[in-house]
Amino acid sequence: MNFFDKLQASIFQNQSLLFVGLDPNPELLPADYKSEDIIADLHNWLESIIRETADFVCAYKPTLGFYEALGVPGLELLEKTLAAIPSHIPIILDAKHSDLNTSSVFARRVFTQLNVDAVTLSPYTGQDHVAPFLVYLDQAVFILCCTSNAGAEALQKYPTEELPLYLQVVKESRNWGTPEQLGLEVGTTNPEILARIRSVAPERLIMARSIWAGGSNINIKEILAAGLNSHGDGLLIPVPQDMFSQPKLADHIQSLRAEINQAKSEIFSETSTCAVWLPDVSVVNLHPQQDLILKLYDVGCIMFGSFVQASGATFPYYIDLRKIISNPQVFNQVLTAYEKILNSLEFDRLAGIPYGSLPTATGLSLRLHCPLIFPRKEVKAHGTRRLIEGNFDPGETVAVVDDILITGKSVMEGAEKLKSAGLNVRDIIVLIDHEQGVKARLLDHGYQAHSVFTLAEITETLYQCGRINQAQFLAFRESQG
Ligand SMILES: O=c1ccn([C@@H]2O[C@H](COP(=O)(O)O)[C@@H](O)[C@H]2O)c(=O)[nH]1
Repeated sequence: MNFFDKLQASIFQNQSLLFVGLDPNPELLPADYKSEDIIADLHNWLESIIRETADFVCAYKPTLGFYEALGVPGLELLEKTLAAIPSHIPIILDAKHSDLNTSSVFARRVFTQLNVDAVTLSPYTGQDHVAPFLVYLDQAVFILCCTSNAGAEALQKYPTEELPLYLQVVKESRNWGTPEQLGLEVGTTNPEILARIRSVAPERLIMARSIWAGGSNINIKEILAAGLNSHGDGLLIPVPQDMFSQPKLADHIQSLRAEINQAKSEIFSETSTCAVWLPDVSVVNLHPQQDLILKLYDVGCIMFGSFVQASGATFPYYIDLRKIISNPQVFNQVLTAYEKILNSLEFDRLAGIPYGSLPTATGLSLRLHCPLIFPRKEVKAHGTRRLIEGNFDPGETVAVVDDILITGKSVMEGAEKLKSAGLNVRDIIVLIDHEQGVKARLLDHGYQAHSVFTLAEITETLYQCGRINQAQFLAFRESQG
């Protein structure tokens, strides 16, 4: 089971968003655990924390630095502590690792030897640093966005109030990994910061930190209202550190859990009855390809504005899928989406429509081990003067891969060239269908078109997730007539 599913199962089983920091900090060791052997004392203390909390929390978060500070016995203590955590509860190792040249070996150490489910990382070295962790598909990373210490403000709030560095980290890291594999670590006592991050990353898991640093001023309901996603989850809440030194830990955690769950249900009953304007799109029915849609938008493949199309018509959007080749992670996801459709079809060869779809068709040909051909856009006046590039035998069936269907003209021209060479063409597979009857027109010509998603689904998802505003959403709707 991957990290995300394991966490969801754990949240559901214990009805809790709480996570526990498992830190062998000698300074916080309660007096009744102290003896001559500090490692044994810390071990007993941490084990009792796990015992007391395992039914009321959704995750554990040991901090690597506290274990390392105890030397070799500390690292042994880490392994023992990890072993004491029930296997169904996910473990997030707080390592804030950020070294580029050791990221691969560190990822291997934490994910294959320590077997933790997730690790915290610092963002400053960018995607190159995060990528070696994300090759472990069942494990996840949390990217540090901001911390609550005053000394960090000069950096994290730089350069402008509109786009401080911490929000830029959120925006940038959306392109590094899927919401299932990449969450955000947000240390703050300020609900406004949490709300700004949530609005930029509605789909991400947020691990809140330091929320209790404000002492009695903390309003947990405000924190929850700012950080929860539209489903009422997506937010992990830390158990306050001082609770671990108190007797009757289980009782304290249970009442904190009850307080959070109560606040959660109040927030949701209030928002569902108050008279606020809500977009007439469902926030519950998320599109199954939501993550891919958001990524395509974030890497600049989907643009809103006024664009003249090849037909001369002006549309309130432009789709440029040629950009995906520069982002291997998104490109991979695009290929997977096409692959799912192709797996249900029968064909002997793939054909790409030049030029935009050729990289995609090539990727699919390699993935499916299926030979590729393509009809030329223009026939050369020299050399072989071939109309179709690549080898084929007349009578074979070809599945045609294209990027987007607007009028269907370009894909139909390509298909006709293939047919004129004696090939059979029935299925056309595209990423995006502009709708407006194009599939029916293609069917009239004998082609069955299949698409991963429609433009209407894309715009609805982008609107629900806060990527486009109401004016952009409505402009698209009006253009659809
Ligand atoms: O937003 C857009 C619109 C069109 N394209 C390119 O056009 C063809 C599809 O247009 P048809 O009218 O169906 O022939 C598509 O293959 C793209 O190359 C685009 O990229 N973005």
